[in-house]
Amino acid sequence: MNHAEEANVSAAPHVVAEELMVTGKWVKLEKTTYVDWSGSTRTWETVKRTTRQTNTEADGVGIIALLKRTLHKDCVVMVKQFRPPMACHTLEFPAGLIDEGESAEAAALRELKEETGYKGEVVGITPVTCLDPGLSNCTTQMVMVNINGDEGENINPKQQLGEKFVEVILLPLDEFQMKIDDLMKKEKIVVDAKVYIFAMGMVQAFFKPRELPVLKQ
Ligand SMILES: Nc1nc(=O)[nH]c2c1ncn2[C@H]1C[C@H](O)[C@@H](COP(=O)(O)OP(=O)(O)O)O1
Repeated sequence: MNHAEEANVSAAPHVVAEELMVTGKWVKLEKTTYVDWSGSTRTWETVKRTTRQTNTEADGVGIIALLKRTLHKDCVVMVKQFRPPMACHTLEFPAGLIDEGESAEAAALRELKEETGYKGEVVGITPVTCLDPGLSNCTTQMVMVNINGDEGENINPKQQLGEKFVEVILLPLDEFQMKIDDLMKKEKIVVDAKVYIFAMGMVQAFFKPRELPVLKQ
């Protein structure tokens, strides 16, 4: 390692202490003490979930589920639910926390079944991704799932919700952004950022596949 590399290592920002400020059943607030890029020691207010499992890196999973049926357009399976922190309904991909000892893939299929009633098959998964890193250490893995909508148990899917109330909304993949915009015009609903970015990506893929997504001068 040369001098420049050594200097870089010692200046690499890092956390030196985490002090619990207050805790609830589901989340806690910590004071994070860290050394910044200039070598100064500073603090940050950090929110963490209390439910993170010991052997999993991600707190939860989000599920991008594509419902495939004969004679229908492919649809993305979405959920609308009242979210107390937002004080309104949101439009999200189905999602949930990973249980102890559960893989992200198994959690995705379980949560999809619980929230929507559909039985799916995992076709892809993201690495562990952060959700709101300026506020919290919360992480998720997005799991891509195909659903054979012609299969018996997927023709009349039955949710297994317990105390939750979740409305399932099917949106055609090739009109995804437009249908979301229509929903937002009709009612007060906030769309999850991951969903809207995915919608914008679909527009790019369907209608402008050869155009680079950059502003042209
Ligand atoms: N921050 C939370 N506050 C609560 O009062 N309750 C919470 C919080 N986070 C999760 N939960 C509860 C709600 C459910 O009963 C369980 C499991 O939620 P899950 O379905 O896994 O995930 P969501 O999609 O976030 O509902 O945890």
